[in-house]
Amino acid sequence: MLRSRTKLIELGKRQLCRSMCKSSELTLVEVDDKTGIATLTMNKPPVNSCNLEFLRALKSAMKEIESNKCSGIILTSSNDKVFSSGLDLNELRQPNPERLATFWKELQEMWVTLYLSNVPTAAAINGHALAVGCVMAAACEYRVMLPDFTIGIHATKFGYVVPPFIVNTYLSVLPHPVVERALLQGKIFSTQEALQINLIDEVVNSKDEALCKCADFIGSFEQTNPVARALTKRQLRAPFAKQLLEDPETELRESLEYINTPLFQESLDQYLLQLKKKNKK
Ligand SMILES: CCCCCC/C=C\CC(=O)SCCNC(=O)CCNC(=O)[C@H](O)C(C)(C)COP(=O)(O)OP(=O)(O)OC[C@H]1O[C@@H](n2cnc3c(N)ncnc32)[C@H](O)[C@@H]1OP(=O)(O)O
Repeated sequence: MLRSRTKLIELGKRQLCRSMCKSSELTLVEVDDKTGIATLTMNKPPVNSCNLEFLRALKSAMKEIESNKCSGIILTSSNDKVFSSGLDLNELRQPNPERLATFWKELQEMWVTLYLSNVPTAAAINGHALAVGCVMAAACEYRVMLPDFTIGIHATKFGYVVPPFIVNTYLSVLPHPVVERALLQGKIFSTQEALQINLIDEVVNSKDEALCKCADFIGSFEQTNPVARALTKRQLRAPFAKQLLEDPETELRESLEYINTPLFQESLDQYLLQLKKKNKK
């Protein structure tokens, strides 16, 4: 009787996995039948830059994973050179006001969903993780990275003022003086440098190894009560998310005002030109 019930549960889980895999072209979710760990693969070619649709897909995949009572989330990329190149800069350039507001709200909501996720979160960083790409990795509880890539928030280098929730993501991983220097310099770290400052937890040589390390990390909570774990995590992280949870409108208004300034738009134009030029060389 017990065995057949277990079989039914297993079957149910498999069906759940299949239905979740269909959730979006931009994200792929695979659930391990044995561990219940969901691997959420970012799949927006060419470089997982976050536009409105991608942010929406990420948020809804994370919510779906949580509501299906998976045991944890591993965030990774289908591109073997780029984890994520951060925000899609085209969303910020001469923006349509309504789309920009929706885009920024989605960014806020995706961040809150990941940062305060009820389940353990781990990033298998199998490529460059820049700006919001780094923020997504840092919002996870554990990070493992492959060698010879880069990670960091270089916003100040190209004229962006870093919003408080992004500062707070760094502050929940790194000590204040390290955050201050990194953000003010717009520092991009190599894998090895990131390990030295504890921005990442481990370096591994392959994506498979990264996924295994993340699964081990999530497995380390097997003996804890999931509700107690989730509430304790929320308690620890709430001070960093407080501003965005209590008053997202102010952050939204300030960001939109700043994005629309000629100063910001001019530096964005220059930066995008540089990006394109690099590819023509
Ligand atoms: C209040 C507002 C301020 C908010 C401040 C918050 C802080 C950060 C927000 C962000 O996340 S801004 C995003 C910053 N990201 C970057 O600067 C990354 C730039 N990209 C790169 O350095 C490289 O593309 C890469 C990620 C290292 C990958 O290099 P690779 O050689 O593999 O690929 P490329 O040929 O360079 O790129 C392919 C293609 O994609 C375009 N592209 C790359 N990144 C972006 C992006 N973030 N947004 C839009 N488009 C991007 C790149 O130009 C290429 O296009 P084509 O030339 O092929 O048309």
